[in-house]
Amino acid sequence: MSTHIGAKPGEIAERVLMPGDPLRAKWIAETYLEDAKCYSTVRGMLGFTGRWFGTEVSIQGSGMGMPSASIYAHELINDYGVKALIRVGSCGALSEDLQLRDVIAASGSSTDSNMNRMRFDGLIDYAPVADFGLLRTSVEVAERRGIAMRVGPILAADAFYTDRPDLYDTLADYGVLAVEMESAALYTIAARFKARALTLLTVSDHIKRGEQTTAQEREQTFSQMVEVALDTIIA
Ligand SMILES: O=P(O)(O)O[C@H]1O[C@H](CO)[C@@H](O)[C@H]1O
Ligand SMILES: O=c1cc[nH]c(=O)[nH]1
Repeated sequence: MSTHIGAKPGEIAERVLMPGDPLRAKWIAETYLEDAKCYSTVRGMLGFTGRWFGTEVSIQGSGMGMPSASIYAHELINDYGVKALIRVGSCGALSEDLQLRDVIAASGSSTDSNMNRMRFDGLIDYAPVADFGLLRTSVEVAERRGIAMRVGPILAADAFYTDRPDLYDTLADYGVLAVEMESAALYTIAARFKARALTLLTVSDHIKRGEQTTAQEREQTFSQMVEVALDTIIA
């Protein structure tokens, strides 16, 4: 057991998908994995291990926001030897030309979080980026599956409800595709501890147009993203 994950040594695969929502983790495990077994229910943050085309893969919920996701990424890598992590999340689109359910691969992640300012004493604006190998593989997988995945930068925000929507407009002007709440921390922690990480997202809502998917859809229907992630993590 680590502090926040109840798995025994060897129960978590070296390849992990990380949705924020633990019930999306359950849905992914039950829908896609062969012989899926739940290894942790600590704090309701469910984790499962099974096989995808014969290769062991784990699915671990990470919660909402960078403090929570950082805990799971840190413990998966340092306590369980995880080598590759793909976040499979929902996001709000900032770019006008994105539609609900579009899939995004986040090449880089800007953030308003203070976590990296603390890490670098406020002296460096560290640029959290995806592992290039995972990113390239995900693009190839999406092409093979006929999924029109967008690749580009996103924002990892501390707050879901912002008082500064004007900043979202500015970020969109600079090519930032969407906002979510974990990717910058995931990329930073993976870099620090020599693991590989990628964030794949499905557009669950459009910030400018006010369009939304339901909670049930966010939990159980983002299958294109999950299939790209599973094929990528075993490649
Ligand atoms: O759907 P998940 O993976 O939780 O991701 C997004 O959804 C949550 C907010 O609704 C945040 O965690 C955000 O990053
Ligand atoms: O973090 C998130 C996730 C989905 N939609 C948003 O607006 N923000």
